[in-house]
Amino acid sequence: MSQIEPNSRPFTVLVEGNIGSGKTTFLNHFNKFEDVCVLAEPIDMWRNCKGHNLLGLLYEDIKKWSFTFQSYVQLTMLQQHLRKTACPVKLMERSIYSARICFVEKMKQDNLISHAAAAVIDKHFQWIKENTDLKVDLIVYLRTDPQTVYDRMIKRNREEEKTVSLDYLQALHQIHEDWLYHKTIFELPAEVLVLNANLDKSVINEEYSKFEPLILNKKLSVQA
Ligand SMILES: Nc1ncnc2c1ncn2[C@@H]1O[C@H](COP(=O)(O)OP(=O)(O)O)[C@@H](O)[C@H]1O
Ligand SMILES: Nc1nc2c(ncn2[C@H]2C[C@H](O)[C@@H](COP(=O)(O)O)O2)c(=O)[nH]1
Repeated sequence: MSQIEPNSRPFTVLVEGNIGSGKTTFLNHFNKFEDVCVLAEPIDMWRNCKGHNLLGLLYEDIKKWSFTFQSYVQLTMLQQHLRKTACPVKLMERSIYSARICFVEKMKQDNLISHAAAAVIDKHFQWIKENTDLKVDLIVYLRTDPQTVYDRMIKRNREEEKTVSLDYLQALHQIHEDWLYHKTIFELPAEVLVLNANLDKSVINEEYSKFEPLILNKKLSVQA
C-alpha cells in the first residue's frame, strides 16, 4: 500500500444515496483495494449507544427521538470524517452533510423535529464546518427509484426498518435529488458523480468498475 505524506489528507469520497440504494454493496466492491480505507456507516453505534438502540427508538417514535438520534448521528459522522488513515483514498458511507441536509431537513418538513431542536443541530453543524477539517473531494451519488430501494429494503428485512414506508423513501429520494442531482438546495462540498444504482446486482459490478479509476487515481471526470 502506498502511504500518504505525513500531515497530508487522503482523497476523500462520500458515497451517498437513499436507504437501500446499494451504498454498502458499493463500498464492499472497493474493499479489495489496499489503497482504499472504507468507512461504513456507524450503524452499529446507533443500534447500541450505551445499551440503547437509538435506530430502533427512532423508528418506533420518530417525533420523540429525532433530536436524540440526529445528535448522535452528527457526532458519529464527525468521528468518521476526522478518522485518520495512512491510505491515499478514504471512502465514506454517507456523511455529516447528508445527515444534516437530507434527514434533518426531511424531519423539519414533516414537523417530526421541533424548529428549536433543528436550530441546535444546525448550530453544531455550522460550528463543526467552520472549526474542523471536513474536506471532501468527490461525492458518488447512487441514484435509484424509490420503488427499487423499497423492494430492496423489504428484502433486506432489517428489524428496525419494518415501519419505513414507500412515502418516506419517496420523500428522501426527492431531497437527495434536489441536493445531489438538481443541486437546488444547500451547498455541495464536492463535485458529484452519478451512478445508476437501479441496475440489478447481476450487472452492477460492471458499473461500479467504471468508478475504480476515478476513485483510485483520484480523478474527477467520468470516463466515457
Ligand atoms: N444492485 C442491486 N440489485 C439488487 N439488490 C441489491 C443491489 N445493491 C444492493 N442490493 C441489496 O439491497 C439491499 C440494500 O443494499 P445495501 O448495499 O445494504 O444498501 P444501503 O447500504 O444503501 O442501504 C441489500 O440486501 C443488498 O443485498
Ligand atoms: N433519521 C435518520 N436516519 C438515518 C440517518 N442516516 C442513516 N439513517 C438510517 C436510514 C436507515 O434506516 C439506516 C441505515 O441507512 P442505509 O441507507 O445504510 O440503509 O439508518 C440520519 O442521519 N437520520
